[in-house]
Amino acid sequence: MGKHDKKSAKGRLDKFYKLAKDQGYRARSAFKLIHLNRKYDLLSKSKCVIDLCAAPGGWLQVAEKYMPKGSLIIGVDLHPIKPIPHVTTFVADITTPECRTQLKQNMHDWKADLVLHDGAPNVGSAWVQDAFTQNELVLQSLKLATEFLIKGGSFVTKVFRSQDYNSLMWVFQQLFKTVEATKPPSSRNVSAEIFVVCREFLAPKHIDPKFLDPKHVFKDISSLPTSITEPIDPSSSTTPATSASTSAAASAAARLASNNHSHANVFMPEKKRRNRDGYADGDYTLFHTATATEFVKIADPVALLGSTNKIEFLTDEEKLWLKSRHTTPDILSNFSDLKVLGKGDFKALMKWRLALRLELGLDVKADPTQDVTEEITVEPIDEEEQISEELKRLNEEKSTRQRRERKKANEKKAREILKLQLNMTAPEDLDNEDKALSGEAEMFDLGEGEKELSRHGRKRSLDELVDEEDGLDESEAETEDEEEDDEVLSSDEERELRTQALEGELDHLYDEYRERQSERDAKYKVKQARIKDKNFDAWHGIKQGSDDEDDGVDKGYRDGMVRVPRRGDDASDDEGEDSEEGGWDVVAAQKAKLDQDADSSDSEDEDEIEERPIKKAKKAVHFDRPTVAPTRRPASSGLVQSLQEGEKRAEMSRQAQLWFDQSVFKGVGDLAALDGDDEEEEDEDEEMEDSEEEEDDDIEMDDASATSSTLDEDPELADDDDEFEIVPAEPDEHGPEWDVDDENQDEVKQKIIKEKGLLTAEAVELATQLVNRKITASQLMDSGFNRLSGYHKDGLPTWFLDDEAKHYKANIPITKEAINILREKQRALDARPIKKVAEAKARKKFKAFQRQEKAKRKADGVMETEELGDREKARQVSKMMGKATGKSKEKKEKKVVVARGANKGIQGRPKGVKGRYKIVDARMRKEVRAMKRVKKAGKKRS
Ligand SMILES: C[S@@+](CC[C@H](N)C(=O)[O-])C[C@H]1O[C@@H](n2cnc3c(N)ncnc32)[C@H](O)[C@@H]1O
Repeated sequence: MGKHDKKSAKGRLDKFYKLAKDQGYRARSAFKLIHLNRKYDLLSKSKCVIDLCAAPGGWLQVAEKYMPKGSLIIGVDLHPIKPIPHVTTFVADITTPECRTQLKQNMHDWKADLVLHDGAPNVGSAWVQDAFTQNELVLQSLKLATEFLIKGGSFVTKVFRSQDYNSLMWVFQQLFKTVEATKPPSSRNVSAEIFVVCREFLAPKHIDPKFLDPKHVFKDISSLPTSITEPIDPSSSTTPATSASTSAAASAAARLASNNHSHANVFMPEKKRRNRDGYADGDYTLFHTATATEFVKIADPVALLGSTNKIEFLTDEEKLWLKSRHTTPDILSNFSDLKVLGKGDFKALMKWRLALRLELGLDVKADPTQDVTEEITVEPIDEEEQISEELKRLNEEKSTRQRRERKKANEKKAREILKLQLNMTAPEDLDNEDKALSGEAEMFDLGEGEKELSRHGRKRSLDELVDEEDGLDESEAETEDEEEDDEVLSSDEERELRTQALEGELDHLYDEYRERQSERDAKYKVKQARIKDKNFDAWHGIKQGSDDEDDGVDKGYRDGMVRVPRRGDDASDDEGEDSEEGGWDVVAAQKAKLDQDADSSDSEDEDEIEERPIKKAKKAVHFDRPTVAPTRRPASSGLVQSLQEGEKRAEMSRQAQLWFDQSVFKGVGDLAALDGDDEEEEDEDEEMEDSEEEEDDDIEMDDASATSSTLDEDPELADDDDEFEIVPAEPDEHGPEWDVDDENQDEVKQKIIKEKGLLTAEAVELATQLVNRKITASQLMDSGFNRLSGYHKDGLPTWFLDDEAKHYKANIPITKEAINILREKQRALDARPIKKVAEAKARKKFKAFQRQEKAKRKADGVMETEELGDREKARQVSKMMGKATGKSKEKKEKKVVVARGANKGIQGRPKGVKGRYKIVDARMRKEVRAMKRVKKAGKKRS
């Protein structure tokens, strides 16, 4: 919203309208009550409130929000009000006895602490037909208030400034100790409405009905003065005072009476106001004419000019005036349409009138001194002036209040800024409502700060700026700002300097913020590590090194499939052509070469990108597990020794040894050769092998080979030693890494793809396009050189780069197919057993294997015993083997026989039951079950 908008009525309307919407109020008028409540603290002390004319319910919402919990809130309107929690509403016309009855019913003999009235008659229908005008409605609401208000209670009503305003105020003053008129900031200035807050209801025992009778309170047309100079006497209701002699003049006077502020309209057009009083009685036309005689002879010519459209020259005398030298063509044309005249024209007409009156002898030319005396004569203050004075007072009050509020807001702002500096609180956290109430548009206006800096030519803290703003009138501030804008813009250098200073400050704050984050957030380090990984993956041109500069991530490129250059790529280029990382020339040369290759054979290119052979990494392979694997198992290993004790030593493959060396197998026992005889075991092995291979592709394990061969027997395994060397992994806090210095980036990436496949939807998408020949490799390369790759990072603040890293990346459109491929992959991954399950299975198998080995050894011993016969030997061997395989553990099933019917009370085996059995009591079974249930439930609860 621009400055102009902010000040104009429309802007204000928009502001409160939007705020009401934001804060869930049903009408912008809600803010009027908020403002009134702020000033007079009406709601927090009230336990019972009646809102007359409450639809759609904005005031009710405010009352509900600010009144103590459990208060009685009643709303009445001609229109139904959508339900509001804790609020009672009903439909009624407040001018009817039914409304009174309903109110009584809802009040349950309570008395209201507060009666609100924001009613406005339905001006959609013809004013003339409307039985009650606004102020009559006010009187009606006052009547209800006097009936339902508690002694000392308050009454708030909306009044339209009009001729009846003073009469109303007078009535209020008779019934309440304090009566104040106020115009809340949310009430538009152009609106004639004003709010009257009457406090401390006197609750007289008897109220003269005349106080509440519109006929007595409001002056009827005949009682109104015909001249603006005539003082208003609200008590007079019968003496019509008119100086006009003719009937035409009388009707004009009546009209004047209803428009007795017209003189202000004529000479002060900027104060033109809407007619809130409707038409004067008996005068329902908009076009009015007056005769020249009326104009010349009337006591209040200004008022006549203001209420008339045309002055006519009808009588002979008037026609004679047409020939007067004073009646120029200009004057004549002015008389023909008074509504289009300006101030000057009216002055000319008044001069014409004076001249004519002098000629006619109606006026005597006064000498200049007399004129002066006349001019300074203090005329009695008329109603309009009283209202203007009242308004002036209100405006002064308002500006004082605004200043106070601004000061408060500034203090708050200072606090918020401090908070921002300390905790990086988001400016959006600031309370919207308060912002609105203080009339503040933006709480954290960096622009203002910048301007301030520019103005004073030095770097100052934001708190200082806030302090300085204190006491500065809003309009003054705005004008100054406007002027300063020009001043600032004229000095670019100065501006630049100050921008830098501000940026420096921001950078510093950001650094502090990150520091705090790192202290607070345990995951921050992990995040940073990830960012570091991303840096590693970033595009650096076609080169063999790494670049820490770029912190973006090119997922495609990370996957080794897509080399889409990323922002900041050329930052490294810019660092110099002689940079060891390549530079533009090198990149361009490489690209040209690639293009050439692509031209010769696109498919070749594709192969090159997709299936670049992975160099066998013979140097250092770091596994993502805490294993510290020795290159060779020491011969003195306790595990091996124990195996050697047996006659048939089961040796494992080297990979198997590594596998069982993991910490998870610690304490399980000795390693022994696996027996491949057991079919069941074999199946399990296969299963495990599959899952293990999937679980960790870095380690290959072949249980079958482990069971059937030894290191000595299997030459292949012996060869293995030469080509596969495991070295202790370097402790690395960031998890899986590869040796940056030694590895070729492309190879590493290819390796990752081989191991893990494509990891991002973008990579899958581009790979699919390549495979389906929708794009060629060179096109892909070309697409990498886009605007995102030409992004200079030099001199940009860290916070900006950090933020850009999140969003400033190539947007590769992704198809459904690509997403589906990834999803499938994820599903397959999810379906795999988790590592712990695989480990547990392996442990179980390992123990079983050990048991079997032991049983075998024992069986051998039994077989060698000469004392035993073959049958006995066979029995013992089978028993041992059964134990080892766990088959003997299988318990024979016990049959449960319920002791009822024929089985009730029997001793011994029930009839027809073979094998193991148990007789149970039906009742006991139920009870035992119940007890178990209770026990289980108790456990769960604890
Ligand atoms: C400006 S709105 C009131 C807005 C309300 N204070 C709010 O915040 O939502 C004026 C209301 O006065 C109601 N009204 C006018 N004459 C009435 C009457 N005689 N009895 C009851 N309600 C009346 C209209 O129906 C209209 O809903």
